[in-house]
Amino acid sequence: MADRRFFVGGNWKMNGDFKSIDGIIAFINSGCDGSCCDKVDVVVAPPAPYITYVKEKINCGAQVAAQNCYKVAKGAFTGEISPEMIKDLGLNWVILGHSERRHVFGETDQLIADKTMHALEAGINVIFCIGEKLEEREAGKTKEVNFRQLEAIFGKNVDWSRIVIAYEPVWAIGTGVTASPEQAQEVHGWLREFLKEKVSEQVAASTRIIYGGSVTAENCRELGSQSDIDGFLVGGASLKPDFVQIIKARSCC
Ligand SMILES: O=C[C@H](O)COP(=O)(O)O
Repeated sequence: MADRRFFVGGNWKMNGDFKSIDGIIAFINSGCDGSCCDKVDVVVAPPAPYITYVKEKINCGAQVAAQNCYKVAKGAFTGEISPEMIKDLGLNWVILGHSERRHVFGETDQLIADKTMHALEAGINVIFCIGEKLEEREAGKTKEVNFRQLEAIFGKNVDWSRIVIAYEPVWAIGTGVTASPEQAQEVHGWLREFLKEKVSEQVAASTRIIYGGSVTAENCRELGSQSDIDGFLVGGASLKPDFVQIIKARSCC
C-alpha cells in the first residue's frame, strides 16, 4: 500500500439544524479521538450557516470544510461565498465539482476548474469531485467522462499536494448502490495512471484518490483495502455514528 495518508470527508450537504448537529459533533468528538485522528485526515463539511458553530465545537482534530465556493474574492455575486471568506473563517478545505453542483446547478468543467484554481491561490485545499452518470457508464464512457472532468485542471499551475480527488460515480450517490470494490479500484487505477501519464509519476504516487457513493460502516473496510482507494467522501452515513467506523476503516484504533 502506498504511503498516502487515509482521508475521510463527511459531506453533510443541505442537512442539519443546531439540535442534530450537536448530536453529530458529539459522536465525532467521542469517536474520533487522538489515536485515530492521528492516522487519518478527517474533514467535515457542514452547510455554510453552521460552519463557524461546527468549527468551535469540534475538539478532536477533525477539520471543517466548505461545500462550495465561487471563483473570485468578492463582489456582486448574491448567494456565493469566496475562498477568501473560507480562509477568513480559519478553514483550509472546500469541496468542488460535486455531482450535485454539476448536475443540479449546471456547473461546467471550466467553472469548476476556475473555482479550483482560485481556491488554491487563496490558500484553500480542494476536494475535487468527478464521476460518471449511470448512462455514461452503460455507454462505456466511464473512463472518458472521468478523464475529461479531471483534465480540466491539467496544464494549470496546480499544487497537487493540496488536492484530493474524489471519485464519486453519480449512480452510487445516495442510492444505496455502492460501486463494488473492484469497480471502484478499476477507476481509481485508471485515474492514477492518467495522472502519471499527463502530470508526473510523483503526483500520481502521492495524490490521494478517495471514493464516494453510498459508503457505509458495512462496506468501508473492503473498499478501503483496495490499493488505490485512499479514503472516502461520505454523504448520508456522515450524519450517523457510522461515520466513526468509516473513519477507522483502515486504521486499527
Ligand atoms: O459527497 C458525498 C457523496 O455525494 C456521497 O453521498 P452518499 O454517501 O450519501 O452516497
